[in-house]
Amino acid sequence: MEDQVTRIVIMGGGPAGYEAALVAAQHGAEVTVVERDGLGGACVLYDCVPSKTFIASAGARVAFRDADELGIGTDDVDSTVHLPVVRGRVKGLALAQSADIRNRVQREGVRVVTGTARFCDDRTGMAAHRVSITSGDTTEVLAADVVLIATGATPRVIPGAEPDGVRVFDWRQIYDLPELPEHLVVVGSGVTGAEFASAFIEMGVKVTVISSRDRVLPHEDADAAAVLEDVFSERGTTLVKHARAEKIERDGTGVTVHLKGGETVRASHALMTVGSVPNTEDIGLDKIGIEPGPGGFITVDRVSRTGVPGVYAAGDCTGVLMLASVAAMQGRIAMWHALGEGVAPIKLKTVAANVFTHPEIATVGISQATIDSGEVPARTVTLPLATNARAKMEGLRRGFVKLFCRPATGVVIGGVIVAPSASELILPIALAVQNQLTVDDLALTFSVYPSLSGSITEAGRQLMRHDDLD
Ligand SMILES: Cc1cc2nc3c(=O)[nH]c(=O)nc-3n(C[C@H](O)[C@H](O)[C@H](O)COP(=O)(O)OP(=O)(O)OC[C@H]3O[C@@H](n4cnc5c(N)ncnc54)[C@H](O)[C@@H]3O)c2cc1C
Ligand SMILES: NC(=O)c1ccc[n+]([C@@H]2O[C@H](COP(=O)([O-])OP(=O)(O)OC[C@H]3O[C@@H](n4cnc5c(N)ncnc54)[C@H](O)[C@@H]3O)[C@@H](O)[C@H]2O)c1
Repeated sequence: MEDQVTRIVIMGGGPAGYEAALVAAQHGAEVTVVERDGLGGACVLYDCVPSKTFIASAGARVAFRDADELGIGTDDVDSTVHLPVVRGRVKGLALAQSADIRNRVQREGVRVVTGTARFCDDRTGMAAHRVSITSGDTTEVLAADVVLIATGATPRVIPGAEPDGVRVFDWRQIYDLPELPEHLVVVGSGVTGAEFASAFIEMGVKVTVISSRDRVLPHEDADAAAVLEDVFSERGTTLVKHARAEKIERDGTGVTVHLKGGETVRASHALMTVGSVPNTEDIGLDKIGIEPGPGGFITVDRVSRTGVPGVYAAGDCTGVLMLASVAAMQGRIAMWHALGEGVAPIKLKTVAANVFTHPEIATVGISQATIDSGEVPARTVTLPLATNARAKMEGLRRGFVKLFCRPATGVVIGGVIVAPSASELILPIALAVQNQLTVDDLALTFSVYPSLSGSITEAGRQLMRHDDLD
């Protein structure tokens, strides 16, 4: 019998969609990616890539500010931020990366179609599915043996506080500011809010952060969040805690944020970072019999299957862990599974993540909160960077390395790093967690002297010392 080529349609060309497309094409499937905007998705065009490019400019200003302490005179001149140049870099890099991704997937033989994809099955329960692609006045319908939903998410809008791109912005519009705001109020203190607050603070802007909880970064390591709060307060940032924005009024000179309870915060501009909603409303889920779960997210299992045969979902539309790396892995796993390749279910406990604030906060594995709650027994050590020779040379006073291991075996189960380059430093701990290496393995590995990574091997040695006491 002749082998049938599997027809795969991927709705959305972000990290979940395009990484899946690469895997599927490499395994001989006939792949179409439908993307209404640009390849790379919101990740490349509006979210991850632009924000990190913007943060790189803020980082350059930090280096300039800190140079004096190391004996390099900047003549007390306040470095000026040329926002239109920053904006040009942000937009240019995003478009270039999107073009690179398009070329790459097309080179692998993937068909890329510009348009909006929707299911249009005649009835539920069909073995193959139908996807309509609308672009302007034209509509094309594709038959598919497998469909991957990878439609991502969109900034959440609070009614009464809608972004207008003039005084009130979401994070996708903020780069269009013609000049730095006089006073920016950041509404929401999750990862997006903390990253933008940090970047604007480091660019010299007065910032007020509205946090619905008792601290910034409520889902991150509490000690790491405390370091960031210290930096924020040292730079004159006000953190309004336990506060929810209900409405924003704007006038010729600024904005007034009305908080639940009646208080107000006045600023020149507002940035809304209150989370995202999945793009699952208008994609014809009813045609295939999928009912979205709470918040509109599509429920999937650990190999990215939805409840409907032949339909997979990956990335932000599933709400599993809203990270580009996780989206990409969910997408690849979906294709391996659909094409009958051997595949291991996704392991979220080994995901390394980073908050790109100044300093950065990187985490992997089991969290301190899980250990403190008694859910996972562990031995832990925290080494302040202030004890690291290289950190002293570089003038770094804040930050730490934390390492967690199993009590009896010393197997590394997690860690947190707070340092300017934490995103780069976390890899040895991630490698240890993924491969069940022990604190001895870390301790016996040579690190360069002097280096910040020396604190990781030192943390291993400190945990090794007590190994036989358990
Ligand atoms: C400000 C910010 C910074 C971030 N920084 C990081 C970071 O540093 N590291 C990290 O790992 N993660 C980061 N993230 C998270 C990361 O951006 C997301 O997890 C990632 O974009 C998810 O990828 P995705 O493929 O699911 O969706 P997306 O990247 O959102 O792509 C989905 C695509 O599908 C398209 N689409 C939607 N509906 C349709 C349709 N019906 N037909 C056709 N196309 C459609 C959309 O236009 C979009 O282009 C950040 C998020 C934000 C908001
Ligand atoms: N560096 C990175 O990897 C990176 C960067 C940005 C975002 N992300 C990911 O994207 C996802 C979303 O993060 P996020 O920060 O955009 O959203 P979030 O949902 O995590 O945080 C939004 C915050 O806003 C608060 N909020 C909601 N309504 C409010 C109101 N009316 N007033 C005041 N506060 C309000 C919420 O309580 C919440 O704490 C996360 O999973 C995150 O990991 C990752």
